[in-house]
Amino acid sequence: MTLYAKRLIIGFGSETGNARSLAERLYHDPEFAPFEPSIASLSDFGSLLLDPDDRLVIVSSSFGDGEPPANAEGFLEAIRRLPDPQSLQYAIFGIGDVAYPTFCGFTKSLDAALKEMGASPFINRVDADTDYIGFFETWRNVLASVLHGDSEAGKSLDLQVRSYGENNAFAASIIERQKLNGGAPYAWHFRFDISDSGINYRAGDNLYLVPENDPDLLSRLAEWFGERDDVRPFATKELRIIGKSFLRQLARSADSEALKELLKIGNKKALDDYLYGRDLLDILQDFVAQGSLLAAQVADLLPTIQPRAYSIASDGNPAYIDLCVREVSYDLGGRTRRGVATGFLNRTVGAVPIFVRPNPRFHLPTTVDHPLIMVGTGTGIGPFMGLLEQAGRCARSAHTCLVFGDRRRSSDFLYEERIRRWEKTNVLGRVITAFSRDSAEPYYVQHALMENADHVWQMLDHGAHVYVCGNKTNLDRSIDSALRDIATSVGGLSADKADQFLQDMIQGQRLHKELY
Ligand SMILES: Cc1cc2nc3c(=O)[nH]c(=O)nc-3n(C[C@H](O)[C@H](O)[C@H](O)COP(=O)(O)O)c2cc1C
Repeated sequence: MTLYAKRLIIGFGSETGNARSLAERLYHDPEFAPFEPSIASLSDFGSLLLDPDDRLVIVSSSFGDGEPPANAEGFLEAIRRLPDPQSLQYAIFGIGDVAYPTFCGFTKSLDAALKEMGASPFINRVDADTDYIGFFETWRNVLASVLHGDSEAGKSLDLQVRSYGENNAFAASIIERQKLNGGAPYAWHFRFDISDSGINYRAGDNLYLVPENDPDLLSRLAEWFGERDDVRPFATKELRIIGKSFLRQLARSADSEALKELLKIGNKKALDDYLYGRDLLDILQDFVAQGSLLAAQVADLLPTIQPRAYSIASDGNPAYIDLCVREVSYDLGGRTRRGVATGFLNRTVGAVPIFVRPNPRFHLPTTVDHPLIMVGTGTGIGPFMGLLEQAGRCARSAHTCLVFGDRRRSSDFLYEERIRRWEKTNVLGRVITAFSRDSAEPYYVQHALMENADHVWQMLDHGAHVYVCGNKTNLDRSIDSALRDIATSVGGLSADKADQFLQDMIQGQRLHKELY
């Protein structure tokens, strides 16, 4: 066997230890033992002596504005001092966080600087996100192949999470749009095409959608300002989520005593009630004299339209992302209003600007032997479609239970077919439903949990993780108190012990809530 490298030199740049522990995994990996690995932080490379047959592997995070971690400072200068940088062969595994504008900024600029000096990468650079283990394992295998003689193995590797964000969203086409229930307000299943985007996500993560404003609202605003055809000033502005600081400035500019009064601290509830369901046009009509302000003046006070967050309903598929979305539509003040994002989703035929953010609080536990209890109401079932897909792939040994609530079984059992299939294949051990309008008395998920208290307690007692997704007002307290009641009534705990049991679940990160 021809060994491609003489020695493996591992350098790490790490602030909080993630990159360091990956570097140490390589260092201790028996497969690399023949290459006499050495390991050091990148700032200890002051007097680097490399043989042309050595291979330099860099594992590093990035900080701040594309800055190196503290223990990687000075590394580039050390490379510049090398007598023959052209003979340097290197591989970079970068870790970062797409939430930062300079995602993997340090490792990207390091790669560019090394290339500029004439050094060559023997494996394409990796830009990994916070969820880097999958990339690391693939990359480690490629590294092993290259070091054992397959010099081409690293040249086709493409492990680069692209960092999309609010100002740089990915234009995703809608490839599926399917009504999931039989009556308004409708719930929809959307599938977005993300192939070739490089977006890397997993079940439990969130998708952000950057919507466009409703053209009808824009033209009404233009009309109100007497600028019949000019919808531009408000096109990219936030017209629905109206903040106090905007209202204060508007009250001042328009000299509106009524708005100033409503903004007083003592009127907080009245203000919240007023704003509920209203938009910029309502506020102008109610508090501003027509002709007293220019459209551009008001638009300047408004922030840019806010991205809307959704729980992803699929499991890391590189080709698509699914969402389960409830349409928002209501009449108020003689106008039919649609949700900013749901209205946009339902009328758009083109691409939808999206980006993804990791949501580790709602990921499945890393071990497969915890029972899982998933409680979802309405479109709160969405993330469980992704998590159950993942659970189905993991050969889990523990029991999984889904508790789903909505209005009527006949029209509102979202994703019933898939859920039944998972039940048949034992991905789901038990499905419990609560259809609130099918019985004389309202019956909700917390009642269903109580009715199945023995089963639920058995799972809790075996270390179950509980996931809750749906409406905050309906679910937050009621699920906590159902769990507490089960702990007392079936688990035999005193009230204090039951409180402690719940606190332990929260502190042990076994109670995961995604409420909106
Ligand atoms: C204060 C702070 C600033 C960060 N800045 C960036 C950044 O600019 N770009 C990036 O990609 N990641 C950034 N990150 C994410 C880190 O690179 C990421 O958490 C990485 O896993 C840390 O690895 P380490 O433990 O090896 O340092 C930042 C994290 C923190 C806490």
